[in-house]
Amino acid sequence: AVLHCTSFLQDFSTFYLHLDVTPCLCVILSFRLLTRLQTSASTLRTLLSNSFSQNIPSCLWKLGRLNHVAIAVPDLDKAQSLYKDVLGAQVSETVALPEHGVYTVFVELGNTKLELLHPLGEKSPIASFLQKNKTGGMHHICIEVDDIKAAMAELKKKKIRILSEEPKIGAHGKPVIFLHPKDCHGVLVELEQA
Ligand SMILES: C[C@@H](C(=O)O)C(=O)SCCNC(=O)CCNC(=O)[C@H](O)C(C)(C)COP(=O)(O)OP(=O)(O)OC[C@H]1O[C@@H](n2cnc3c(N)ncnc32)[C@H](O)[C@@H]1OP(=O)(O)O
Repeated sequence: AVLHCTSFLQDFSTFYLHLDVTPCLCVILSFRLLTRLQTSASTLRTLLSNSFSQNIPSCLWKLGRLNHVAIAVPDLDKAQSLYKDVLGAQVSETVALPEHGVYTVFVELGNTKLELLHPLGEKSPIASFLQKNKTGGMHHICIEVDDIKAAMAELKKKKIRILSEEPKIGAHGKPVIFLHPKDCHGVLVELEQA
């Protein structure tokens, strides 16, 4: 393309010389033409790269909004009362989820929620957490994804440990998985199918 442009410019200059235009004017006109050619080449490059990036998805799944932050608490009634009576938030009833080994209470915050967690049963993951954190503490964050199966496939490839073979049905009746805190900078991460 460069060779074509160069020879075209040479022909173009010769043409102007034949017309008896001064060499100086000829150089100016050639320079203008070259600038135009460069501009259209860069515009073309931008257009091509835009259309490619629209057609090829960088990722087959997308991370969405923060669904909730979960807090493990040793006394669910006291924690419920703090958010409802002291802080004035809208607070749900207590719901037992035996398949997860937890009692849950949701605190509505408008842009997201808090999930208060208390152990249910002897094998509850919250029981071992509370043994190490006697007064309670932040247990996990939950982020929505648009395709949990695609997320699992990609995260497995990237060696992020997923804490169950298959998604479980979470507190909102939707499939969820948990990612190992040691692979997520010390934070247990739950992904929920939006
Ligand atoms: C209803 C549902 C929903 O919202 O939809 C729920 O919430 S269910 C919520 C409850 N379900 C879950 O949590 C399911 C996923 N969780 C799990 O599989 C487990 O709890 C693990 C996260 C793998 C931890 O297992 P386990 O307590 O047996 O192991 P461990 O005590 O030896 O912990 C291994 C290391 O991870 C750290 N570790 C443990 N739990 C952690 C947590 N929540 N956040 C950050 N780090 C944590 C420990 O300090 C330890 O680090 P060091 O070695 O440095 O001391």
